Amino acid sequence: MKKIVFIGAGSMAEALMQGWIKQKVFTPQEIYVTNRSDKERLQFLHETYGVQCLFDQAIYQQADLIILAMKPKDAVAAMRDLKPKMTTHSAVLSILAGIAIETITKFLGSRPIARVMPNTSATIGMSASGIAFNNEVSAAQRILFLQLLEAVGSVIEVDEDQLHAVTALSGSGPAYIYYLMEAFERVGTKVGLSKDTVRLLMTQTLAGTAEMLKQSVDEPDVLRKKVTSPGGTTEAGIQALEQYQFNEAIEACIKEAEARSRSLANG
Ligand SMILES: NC(=O)C1=CN([C@@H]2O[C@H](COP(=O)(O)OP(=O)(O)OC[C@H]3O[C@@H](n4cnc5c(N)ncnc54)[C@H](O)[C@@H]3O)[C@@H](O)[C@H]2O)C=CC1
Ligand SMILES: O=C(O)[C@@H]1CCC=N1
Repeated sequence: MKKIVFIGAGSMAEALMQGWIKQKVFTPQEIYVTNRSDKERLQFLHETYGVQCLFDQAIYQQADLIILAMKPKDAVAAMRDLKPKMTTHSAVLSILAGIAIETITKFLGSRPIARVMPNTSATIGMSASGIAFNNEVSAAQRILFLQLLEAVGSVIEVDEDQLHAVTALSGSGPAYIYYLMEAFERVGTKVGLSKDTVRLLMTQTLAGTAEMLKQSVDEPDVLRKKVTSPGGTTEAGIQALEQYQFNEAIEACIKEAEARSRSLANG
């Protein structure tokens, strides 16, 4: 794949292009980016990453891969605008939350389409992505798509319908963890530590815990019990979480996000 065009120049497009350039999957010269109207944003991406932002319409005809990276609510207008500019050979990679392959096919015609749900940690090669393909994707193209996502983290193939759940968990997931960190920092300072100290302690705790889960054969509840001394501090903390309905809050969080992903499909 030698010419790729991002339609949409927001935070997720930036995360992917940054990751791909860093991992040398594409050179900045091979990446073209456009948006609706924010020329300053395009100028920023050009100056920061060297990607192509002012380009001839003929590029659409030559594109090997077109990436749909606008907000779901803008997708129909963007696809209507895009269709007359495209040739049949371009494959499409969509990162749109909620929008079905069937809808993309309706607007862009039958062609190889991969629907991906990455997350912003693609910036540092640590995305956790879910992917689903349509039947037009050949075996060789499937491998190429998987390699693209592997270059910016890990990727797992799922049924298209499961992408709603992937979106609710790992697509939105970084925001939940940042929100958690905001709370740790706020409360950490109330119990006598500086914000910087809390950041250091808790980023390492998150990284260590994730690594333990990856390396250990034990289930999370077993690992949790190893931390929890009878009558100790962890027990007191977890009791407070239960009192404030931690499990109910997480269940509501994921279910609401999953339902929103489904509703985005309807505009
Ligand atoms: N931000 C995230 O963490 C993730 C976002 N996504 C998905 O990625 C997509 C983009 O999200 P963000 O980057 O956060 O959005 P954003 O709001 O930061 O960027 C959207 C971009 O699309 C452009 N755009 C809108 N209409 C357009 C049109 N008709 N033609 C060309 N460009 C147009 C805007 O100018 C802007 O550059 C969404 O569909 C979202 O569901 C997926 C995974 C994670
Ligand atoms: O909030 C959203 O809708 C997008 C999809 C996953 C992360 N951000």
